Amino acid sequence: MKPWFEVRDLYLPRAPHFTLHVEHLSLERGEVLAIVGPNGCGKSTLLLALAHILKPVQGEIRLNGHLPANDLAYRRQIALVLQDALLLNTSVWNNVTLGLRFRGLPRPEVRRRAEYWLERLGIRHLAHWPATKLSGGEAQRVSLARALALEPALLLLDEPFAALDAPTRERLYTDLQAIWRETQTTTLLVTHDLEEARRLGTRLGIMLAGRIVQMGAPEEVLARAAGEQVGAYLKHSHPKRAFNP
Ligand SMILES: Nc1ncnc2c1ncn2[C@@H]1O[C@H](COP(=O)(O)OP(=O)(O)OP(=O)(O)O)[C@@H](O)[C@H]1O
Repeated sequence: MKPWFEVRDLYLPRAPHFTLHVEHLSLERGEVLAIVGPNGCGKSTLLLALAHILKPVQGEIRLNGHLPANDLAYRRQIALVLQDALLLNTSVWNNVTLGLRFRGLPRPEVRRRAEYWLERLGIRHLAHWPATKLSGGEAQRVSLARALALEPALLLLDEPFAALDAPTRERLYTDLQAIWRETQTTTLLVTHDLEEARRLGTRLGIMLAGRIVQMGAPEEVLARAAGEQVGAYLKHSHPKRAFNP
């Protein structure tokens, strides 16, 4: 069986002393891979490269065993949610439906998906509200509804909870976990929060200095750091729970 999503030998120099290098990364369908690492290790660069917003100088990306026919075909299968919801200055409804309309989906299908995802994320009552007048939590729910309505082959999440207060974040964790169970949306989440990564990921990856240096079942990674640098990072980020879960 071919992996649902696979990356090989991806190189992307970004700063004089920073190069992203992913030797191999693969995700099975429905998997939630959480990648965690310190500031500046390249988490955002990784997602921007996988979203084809930044162009790697080298590397191969396959979806369901195939090289995408072209950039547009690839991008249309990917959805990206960032820490800043980046909503357009129009209604919530327009924010959620615009991408679907761009893709030329029939109007009833656009409506069905938008209604479904607004309802599913508990924001249907905000459909006609200006997106610029939302709270942080509501805005992130709109951003997620917009991404999920695209029914992406791969959902990329870059610190989507980082700007939210703890109760808002908890509610979103719970809703997203239910959505993942129902839809089996293959997801790559990057975060600097080890506890978040451990809770949400079906698999956990550790990124240091532009490379994914360890990957595995969350509890296994936390129990057995691959080398001193990973050990030091885990200890620093989660002094108690990482080693005594
Ligand atoms: N717009 C940019 N132009 C040039 N270099 C950048 C830019 N953004 C980030 N970098 C550099 O790329 C490297 C990786 O940064 P990146 O933002 O991907 O890391 P990160 O793990 O997401 O960090 P953080 O957790 O702080 O967001 C760093 O050396 C950073 O200085």
